Amino acid sequence: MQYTEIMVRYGELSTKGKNQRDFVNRLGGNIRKSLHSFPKVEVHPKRDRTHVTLNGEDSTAVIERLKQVFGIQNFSPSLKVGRTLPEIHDGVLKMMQEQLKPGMTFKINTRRSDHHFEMDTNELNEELGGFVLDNFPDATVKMRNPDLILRVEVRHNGVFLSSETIQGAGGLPVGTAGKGMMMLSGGIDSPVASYLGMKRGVDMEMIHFFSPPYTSPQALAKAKELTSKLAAFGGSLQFIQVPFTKIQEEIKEKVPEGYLMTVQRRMMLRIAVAIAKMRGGKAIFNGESLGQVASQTMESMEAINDVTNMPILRPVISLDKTEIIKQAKAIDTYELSILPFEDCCTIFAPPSPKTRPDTERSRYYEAKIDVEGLMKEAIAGIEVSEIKPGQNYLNQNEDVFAELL
Ligand SMILES: Nc1ncnc2c1ncn2[C@@H]1O[C@H](COP(=O)(O)OP(=O)(O)OP(=O)(O)O)[C@@H](O)[C@H]1O
Repeated sequence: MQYTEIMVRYGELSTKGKNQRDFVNRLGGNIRKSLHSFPKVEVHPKRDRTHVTLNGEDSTAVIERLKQVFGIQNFSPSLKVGRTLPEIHDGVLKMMQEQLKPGMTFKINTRRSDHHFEMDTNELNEELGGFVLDNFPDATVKMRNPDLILRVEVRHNGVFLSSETIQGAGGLPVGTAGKGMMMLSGGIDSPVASYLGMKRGVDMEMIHFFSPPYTSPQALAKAKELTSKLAAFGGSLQFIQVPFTKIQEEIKEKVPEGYLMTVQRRMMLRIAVAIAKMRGGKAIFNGESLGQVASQTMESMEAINDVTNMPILRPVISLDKTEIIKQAKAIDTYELSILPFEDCCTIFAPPSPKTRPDTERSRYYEAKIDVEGLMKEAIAGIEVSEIKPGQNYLNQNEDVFAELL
């Protein structure tokens, strides 16, 4: 069915008191961004709801996009008809033909914001209920818990009919919690952590460390494509790629094997914090889950955290791997994450890293490399790009390889 308007309702927004206006405006902006490929759509944010006018754009496609926008509690696609009874009848018939299945119970629920309308709510309820019964003889009216509620809203500019309430993504509009930097690998966990952070309103920027020639162009393309999947939840995302080869080579040469990983992670974190400070980020996010691998013990976190007092937030810290995988499938990052392109950490991972590294020793070994010089060089080499939903990076690379063959 081709609807004309979508009525968007908020969840936690209503509890935010004086910040409410900012939240509503931010959500309106995010809805506009996520619907940018539907040029005729108009978004009208109001205090209690946002109205999305479709102007002929495909309602099914718009509904799919809206399901991904954080800050929306639920929404109802509606059909706008004229204010005469024949026009209302025509719309009610269309809606019911689609929604009312044989033997279903229903009720009409009318609201008037225009009190000059010729009939009051009771009269309209009765009139339209009778009209439905005349046209669908095996339907029955039920006041409590009917199978279908047809909402009829009489406004100055028309009458709006709706019968479905579609669940939104919940959470808070992206951007309302400020900016955070996500340490994005090519694995399963960090994309899920990004999603969860964004769900709480964080305007996330992706930081990815790569180490050519030890890591392939596909590994970088995979991280970008994961970012593109995540961009569906925020409109677009900044992707910051950091060259890490030289740092890893230096560490490999100067640091004993048991501390390779800890020192690498300290350097990654130092650089992420420096980038956050340059770009107004307030916290670092990562995909660590307690006890999952050697680097994810509390001792290891302590030894790595030692380089900064900026908050390090770990949205998946207490999730089991199976829970993370379930979430990764739901946000469509799982299939990409399991592609076998090596991450820079895997390649330089020692066979037996220390599971309980000591902070003093980490500092001692780290002092063997030129921390400041190496950081400066890596930061000078960063590249930043804006990634939008639906952009394809892996396929492009395949084309390049196909041409080379
Ligand atoms: N190349 C990288 N660039 C940016 N961040 C990284 C990189 N490699 C690892 N990280 C960060 O460190 C965290 C822990 O990485 P590790 O490889 O130990 O764990 P993991 O459980 O495999 O996580 P993931 O599934 O996210 O890769 C990652 O979740 C990510 O936040």
